[in-house]
Amino acid sequence: MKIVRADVIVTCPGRNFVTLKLVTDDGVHGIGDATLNGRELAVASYLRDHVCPLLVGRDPHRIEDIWQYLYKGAYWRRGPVTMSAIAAVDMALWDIKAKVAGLPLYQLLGGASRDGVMVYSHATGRDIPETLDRYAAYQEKGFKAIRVQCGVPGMESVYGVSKGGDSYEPATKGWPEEQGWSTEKYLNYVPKLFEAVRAKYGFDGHLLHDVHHRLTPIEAARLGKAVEPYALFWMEDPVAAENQEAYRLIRQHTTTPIAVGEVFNSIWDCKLLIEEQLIDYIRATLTHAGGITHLRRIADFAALHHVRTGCHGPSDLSPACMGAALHFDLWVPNFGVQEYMGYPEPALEVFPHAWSFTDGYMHPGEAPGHGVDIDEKLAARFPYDPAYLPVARLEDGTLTSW
Ligand SMILES: O=C(O)C(=O)C[C@H](O)[C@H](O)CO
Repeated sequence: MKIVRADVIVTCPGRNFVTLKLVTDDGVHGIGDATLNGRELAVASYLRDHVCPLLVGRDPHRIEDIWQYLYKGAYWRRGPVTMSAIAAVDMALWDIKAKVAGLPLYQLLGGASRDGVMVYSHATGRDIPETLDRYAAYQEKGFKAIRVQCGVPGMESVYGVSKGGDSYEPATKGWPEEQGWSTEKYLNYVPKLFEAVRAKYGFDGHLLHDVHHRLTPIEAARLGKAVEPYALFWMEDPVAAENQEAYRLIRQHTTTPIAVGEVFNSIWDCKLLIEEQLIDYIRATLTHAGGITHLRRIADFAALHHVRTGCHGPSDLSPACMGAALHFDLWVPNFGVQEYMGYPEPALEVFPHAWSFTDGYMHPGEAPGHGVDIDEKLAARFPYDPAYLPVARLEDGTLTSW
């Protein structure tokens, strides 16, 4: 069997997605997600100009060899652009292998370890009462795990909170939007949100929160300690984690579980965090961390250290990533939770999918492969539309992490 075509499809059915489609001489095809929010065309070019020509003629069954060839063969290792491109190839190859076997992908990984994949979604509001209403709405939909974010008095915009009350969409057309940030206002206010959720809805549901890389280690330690009475499932990305050692300080002060890693792209980004058990959940996901082949390696390593998976699953990763991630989640022994933000309707039409949602749990479906395809004709009706993530500045104008 040989790969005869490798095409890159860029489409914007509500948001930009980059998809790699590989076709074999037997007429079997597989797709992989290569979307890197705000830098989509860099990955599209990496694939089109440097990877696709190397794939034609290769045996699609040699997934590991192709992975090593693209990783070691590039000489320039790691980084989100390279690793997203490799991930797309890897996802498409696993899709092909499973289709050829006539099996849903999770069967090739080792079979189901559970009946369904617990997913969490986002309850966000401009203030605490609005967030509480949204929380109730997600509970009614069946969600067992809900992330909460809300506006902070005195701050015009806060990460995770939409301006119009619709679902949150951080990327904006044109130049990146500039937002303000005050750690003091946030830290003084946000514990009240968790207190209100627990007071109104009790402790049955899993409660999550994303700090989105905004604090220093000592500030994160203070937050983790302050919210211990509300038993969070996790406090996500409290500190930007380039410096993994920084998490030692947070860990010394709080038992609030920590999730990190949505911006990670290789096992080397989380090696120390996992080895020293400085985190509880690893957030790396298929598209940005080298696909199934590499994420499986990260998850196995994490399992040795009592760290569970909590894959990033925002709407800026395509349904192809979501479909493949659900297969991964159904199999991975040390599964924690999967993020599922949902998609705009046109995106769900461009990417026909086999997954289902029932009472807080998703299932990838039994279709051979990862169960997600692309309708290329429909995709062509939604051309690329540049959009960028915001940047954040402190009250005195200093640029800080968004
Ligand atoms: O899903 C999350 O936890 C996020 O933090 C979403 C990110 O801001 C988003 O994926 C950036 O593109």
